[in-house]
Amino acid sequence: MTQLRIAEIFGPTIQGEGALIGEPTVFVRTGGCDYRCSWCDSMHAVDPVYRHTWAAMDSGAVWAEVLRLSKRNPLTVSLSGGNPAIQDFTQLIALGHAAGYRFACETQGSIAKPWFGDLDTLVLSPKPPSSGELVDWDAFDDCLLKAKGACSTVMKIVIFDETDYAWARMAADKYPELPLFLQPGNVEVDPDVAVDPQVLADKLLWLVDKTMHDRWFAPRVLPQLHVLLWGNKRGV
Ligand SMILES: C[S@@+](CC[C@H](N)C(=O)[O-])C[C@H]1O[C@@H](n2cnc3c(N)ncnc32)[C@H](O)[C@@H]1O
Ligand SMILES: Nc1nc2[nH]cc(C(=O)O)c2c(=O)[nH]1
Ligand code: SF4
Ligand SMILES: [Mg+2]
Repeated sequence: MTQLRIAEIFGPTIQGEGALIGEPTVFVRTGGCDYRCSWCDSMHAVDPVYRHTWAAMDSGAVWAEVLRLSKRNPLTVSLSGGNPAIQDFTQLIALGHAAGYRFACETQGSIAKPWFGDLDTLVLSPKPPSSGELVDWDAFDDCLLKAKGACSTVMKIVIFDETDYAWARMAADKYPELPLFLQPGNVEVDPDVAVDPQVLADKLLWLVDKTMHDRWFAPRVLPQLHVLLWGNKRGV
């Protein structure tokens, strides 16, 4: 069985972001990422200082944990991270599909994998300038190719400021065929610090006002629902 490096497996909870918002979901969060976004809300699955908390599990063990958490009731499994595209999910997806589960994957689009075509939903989240990362659009296009015709692919962009907003408009123009979701960036990602709901609401309002003012009707603008409900608490 394929070995996987897992930071956490949790749920069922609701998907808090993007195209599948509100959908009952078990999250499989992998350890390790090729990016270091300045505002990453999941550094415990990115920074190697947390490596000792990541578990080596084979696909069968991950699948057993998904079955336990869901009590064998099929639902959506979201592969997130870190960057899950570093690892091989072919076996886990096959095990889950055979039992009627669906699979989504959240990745920045920097590494393409053949198993993207086995997913039900691929969420590509290219990073805007505020992240400090530079998008490799050739790699991004390769991700699209791997998924093409096989699974539904959407784009989700996090926006912190005016520069990110202008960048998102450029990315949207580049991929007019991709359903687009925008979410405001969360400036407070420390799990020990309470989020201020008013700050989250103000950021969302700013983004809604901007898109409406510009008559930019292509994207859906959504909050991070799980952050509204639980702040930066882990495992929800
Ligand atoms: C933690 S990432 C893991 C998956 C993958 N590495 C990626 O970035 O797409 C999951 C999602 O959370 C988003 N995200 C991370 N930090 C955030 C923050 N501070 N505010 C809003 N969204 C954030 C990412 O952009 C991505 O869409
Ligand atoms: N409820 C909930 N929804 C989410 N959507 C994307 C998440 C992620 O960190 O990948 C996430 C998460 O960690 N929890
Ligand atoms: S790509 Fe995703 S997991 Fe990696 S640092 Fe950026 S937001 Fe965090
Ligand atoms: Mg998150």
